[in-house]
Amino acid sequence: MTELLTAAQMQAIEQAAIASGEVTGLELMERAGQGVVEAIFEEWPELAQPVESGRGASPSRSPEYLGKDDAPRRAVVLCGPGNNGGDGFVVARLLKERGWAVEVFLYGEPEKLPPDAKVNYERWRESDAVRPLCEEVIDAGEDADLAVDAVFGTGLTRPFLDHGEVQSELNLWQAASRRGAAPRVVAVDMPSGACADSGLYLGYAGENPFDSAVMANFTVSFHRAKLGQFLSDGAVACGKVVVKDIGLVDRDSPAVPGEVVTLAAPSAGGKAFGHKYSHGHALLLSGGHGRTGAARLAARGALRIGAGLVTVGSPRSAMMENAYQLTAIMLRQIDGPNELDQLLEDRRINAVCLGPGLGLGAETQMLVMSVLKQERGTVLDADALTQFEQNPGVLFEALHGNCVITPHGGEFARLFPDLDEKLNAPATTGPAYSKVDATREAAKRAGCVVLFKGPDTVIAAPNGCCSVNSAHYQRSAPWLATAGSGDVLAGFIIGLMARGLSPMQAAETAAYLHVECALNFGPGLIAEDLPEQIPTVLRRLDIP
Ligand SMILES: NC(=O)C1=CN([C@@H]2O[C@H](COP(=O)(O)OP(=O)(O)OC[C@H]3O[C@@H](n4cnc5c(N)ncnc54)[C@H](OP(=O)(O)O)[C@@H]3O)[C@@H](O)[C@H]2O)[C@@H](O)CC1
Ligand SMILES: Nc1ncnc2c1ncn2[C@@H]1O[C@H](COP(=O)(O)OP(=O)(O)O)[C@@H](O)[C@H]1O
Ligand SMILES: [K+]
Repeated sequence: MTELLTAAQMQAIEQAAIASGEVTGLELMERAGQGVVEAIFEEWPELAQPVESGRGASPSRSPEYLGKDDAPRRAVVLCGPGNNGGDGFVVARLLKERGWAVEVFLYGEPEKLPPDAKVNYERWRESDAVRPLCEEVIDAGEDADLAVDAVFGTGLTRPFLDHGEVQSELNLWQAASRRGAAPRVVAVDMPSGACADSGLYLGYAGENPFDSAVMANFTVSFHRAKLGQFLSDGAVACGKVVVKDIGLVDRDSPAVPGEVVTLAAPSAGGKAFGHKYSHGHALLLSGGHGRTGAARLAARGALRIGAGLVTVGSPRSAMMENAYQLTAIMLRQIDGPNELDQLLEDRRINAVCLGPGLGLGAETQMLVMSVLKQERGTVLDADALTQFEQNPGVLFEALHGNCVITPHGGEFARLFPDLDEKLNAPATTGPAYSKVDATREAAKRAGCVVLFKGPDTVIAAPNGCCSVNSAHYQRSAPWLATAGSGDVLAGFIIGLMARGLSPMQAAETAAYLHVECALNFGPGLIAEDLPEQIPTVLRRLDIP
């Protein structure tokens, strides 16, 4: 797991280090600039070589040495009015020391720079010019190898929209540079304009935020990754995130309201001992005739992930349809809440999932209420959530600590319309309300674990524990957005809860493995393929 920080958390860590006398702000800025330069050459080692006449790197030359026919590498550095800009001046100086030709542009007034950034501005000005940020950047960048975006980092408080043409040019460069046709774009801490807490571009309403926003080929962050690099548009805009150590240490701070982590591979959850009943018995309720696939997908997920026994409970109308297609999974006829209550007298059925394909109507509501009063491990998804659109309070009252609800964006909006409105209102001030904030509030209100789906799946418990399961960067798996994949996820969660994992552990482990299954299969995936990847994924992760 990797801890993700908000801007306030990062500032608290920095302030505590400076206050303790261990380090000065200026030293931290120097290390940050060094970290960026180091990361650039690690990412693109060819940039460490000078350009021979006619351009094109010469692989065997010392980077410090320029022959008479060599042209220097070129960079444009865009600095902003805060310490992010200060980092930019350090980067400009360090590149110049390596023989680069560097042009620096400043957004803001030099007299207003904060003290450490001012020192680095003055150092640069001793020998070189700083031009105000303007469209000249576009000409200057035409011939450059690198563009450094150091306009705003964690301190963005307002929209940054008044240089749309420059921003969209950087965006075009990052796309074209993948074909070697333009300067590569590296962002310092955050692509400018995107909020470091929420990943939202401030001030963009309803349009594509990337039309005129800075997008980077990669982003260099300091000490720890920031939440906004893994949420919403930020996770797309960063390109890739490299975290550089600048000698800070974590410390508890009253300003830090509970950590958020990105999920890593689970290390536990093995099925080492016991007979099938010691691995639990999961029950999944099927919809009626013609609506049974979703429950079977979930059931297959539950069985593959290791529940000892899995039963599909089906209404009479769908018994034949289910019976034709189930083998290792058992089938029981359940018509209505009374029969469900009777079946649940078997205490060995320790986990129940309902919602996928269940349909909407009074009976769904009664089934949900019937299961919830049993206080057994419960996963509610899809129709079991939508059913409560008109009266979410009734659901929240019945939910208990042994439940997980798994809304996608639409279902989240139905249950938590006010939180959805806050999340989707155009963000105009930073730090903006984030998917982490919304999911945490939702979990508190619902009184159970909420798994809010998406490429940035956020999982929160009522006590504030929170994690992000990111399907971005090296875990990007857009083909997971396929019909029925959410049903399989619900099945993974209920299977793990049947095996005794806590709701939070089950939701986190299932979400992680779900993306691993998609990565293992690759493009062309359909939901049926997901449970079949579990054996390979578990073997690879060394989970028995
Ligand atoms: N923390 C650490 O440990 C370390 C941090 N480091 C670096 O510092 C960065 C954070 O620096 P920072 O706090 O100065 O914030 P930054 O992003 O430069 O901007 C703030 C300034 O911009 C202004 N402003 C905001 N929005 C605006 C807008 N739209 N248009 C115009 N102005 C706007 C805002 O004005 P205000 O809101 O106060 O009026 C303020 O003046 C961080 O990302 C990292 O790169 C490293 O050096 C090493 C260790
Ligand atoms: N772009 C994406 N990259 C990775 N995973 C995604 C992406 N979009 C959606 N997902 C995941 O796909 C699943 C879709 O679930 P859901 O919306 O409930 O679909 P369905 O109802 O068809 O099963 C969720 O687990 C979600 O996190
Ligand atoms: K930046």
